[in-house]
Order: sequence, then C-alpha cells, then structure tokens
Amino acid sequence: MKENASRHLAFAMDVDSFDEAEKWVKLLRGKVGLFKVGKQLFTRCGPDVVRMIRAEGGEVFLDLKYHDIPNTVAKAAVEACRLGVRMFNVHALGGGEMMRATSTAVREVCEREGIERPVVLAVTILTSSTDETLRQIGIDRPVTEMVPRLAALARDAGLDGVVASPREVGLIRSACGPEFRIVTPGVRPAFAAANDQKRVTTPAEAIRAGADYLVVGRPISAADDPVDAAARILAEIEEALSSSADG
Ligand SMILES: O=c1ccn([C@@H]2O[C@H](COP(=O)(O)O)[C@@H](O)[C@H]2O)c(=O)[nH]1
Repeated sequence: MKENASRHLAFAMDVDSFDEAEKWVKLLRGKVGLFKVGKQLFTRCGPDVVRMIRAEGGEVFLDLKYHDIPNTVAKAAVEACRLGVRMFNVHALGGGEMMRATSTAVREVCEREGIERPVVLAVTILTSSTDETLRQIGIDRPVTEMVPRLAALARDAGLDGVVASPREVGLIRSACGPEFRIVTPGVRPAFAAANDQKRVTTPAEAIRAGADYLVVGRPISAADDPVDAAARILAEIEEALSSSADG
C-alpha cells in the first residue's frame, strides 16, 4: 500500500554537498519515488550526484528548468537523457519552438542510443509567483489563465506534462486531458510552514485534484524527524488515493 503512495512523492533534495545528498538518499530510499536534483545541488556536485542516486537505486527528477534558445536547450536535454534521469524540465516561457526542438531531440537520441525516454516537463508559472509577480514582468494575464495556456503550448510541442501549483490541476486537465502529467511543488502539509511558496495546497488536496507527482522539500528536510514527516505525507497521499478510488 505504501509503495503506491511513495510513487507519487518526489523529495526536493536542496542541499549543498555530495555527502548530505547521499545521506538523504540512504534515509529516504524506498520511501519516495524520485529524488529531485535542482540548481543548488547540481551546481555544487554536477552529474556525479545523479550517478550516485542511480547507483543507490533511486530515480532522478533533474529540475534545472532549461530556458535558452532552442538549439542550446535541445542539446542540454540530450545530455540529461544520457545521464539516465527519469524526468527533467524546461521552462515553458522559452516558447513552443524550443519545446518542440527539445521533444524531437529527446525522442531521436533515446531511439538511437537505446535510452529509456525520460518524462519531459515544462515549468509553467513558478509556485512562488502571484498575479502581481506576473504584472512586475509585464504579463497582464492572471496565473489561472497563463498556466493552462503554457500547458497547452507544451502539450502541442510534444512534451509529456508540466510543473504547476496543485491549485491549477483542474485547469490543466481541462486544457490538456487525463494523460498529461502534472507535477506539483507548492505542497504543504498542515504541520509545515509555507516558506516562499505562494500557491499551495495540502498533499491530500493535490492528490484529490489529480496531481501525478507531489514535490516536497522543506516540510521533510526541515522537520525534527524527517522520516516521520515523510511518513505523515505518505499517509495523507494514501488516504487521498483511496478516497479518490472509492469515488
Ligand atoms: O514552480 C516551481 C518549480 C519548482 N519548484 C521546486 O520545488 C521544490 C520545492 O521545495 P519546497 O522546499 O517544498 O518548497 C524546490 O526545489 C523548488 O526549486 C518549486 O518550488 N516551484
């Protein structure tokens, strides 16, 4: 039963050393479905940290949010595939041409080199952002309009899914259908602080809304007892999964 819930949980391993990353992998291996390697850890440790997680039997979500010209992102994506990550992302604000070039390059390299194709996601609007954040950068449309719009652009470019707040799962499902993957940071159990996250829900609300994967970092890493915090989140996911299945 717990394996089922753990498949839906990605731990955001935002730490600053290889040894600490290894400690977290050994502690949470088997309890979470994916270890998310983001900008801090990758900048510090590079691809070796991805290799370490895989050698320890973990799956990797490489969260580098590639945002550059189409050729550059497509080539970075090819290297992510060669690293053996299970999931990685680009930034949807890079546009449809960049996402299409990435999707094509990923399919080609995986076919040619016999690599299991990773799930390729587009980040929509960061979960730390609000309508005001968008206004500051000259976007006068609300988050609730931008997220499904960017999700549809990603789907039309051949990507597998998006990263968004669990609050927007319903809007994305309506725009992109039931098969489109939705990965949600901005998840906060009742026992944890929101920190810099603005568009949040609880783990149960995210699952009930239809999120495929929940990304959780500080509610676990900053807890007095991280294993217990992860277990409480898994119990909440489990409960929401079974109540959704009931009906
Ligand atoms: O919109 C986004 C995209 C990515 N993230 C990343 O998820 C984790 C969340 O960590 P918490 O400690 O649970 O807040 C973090 O690594 C972000 O870089 C996001 O939060 N929002």
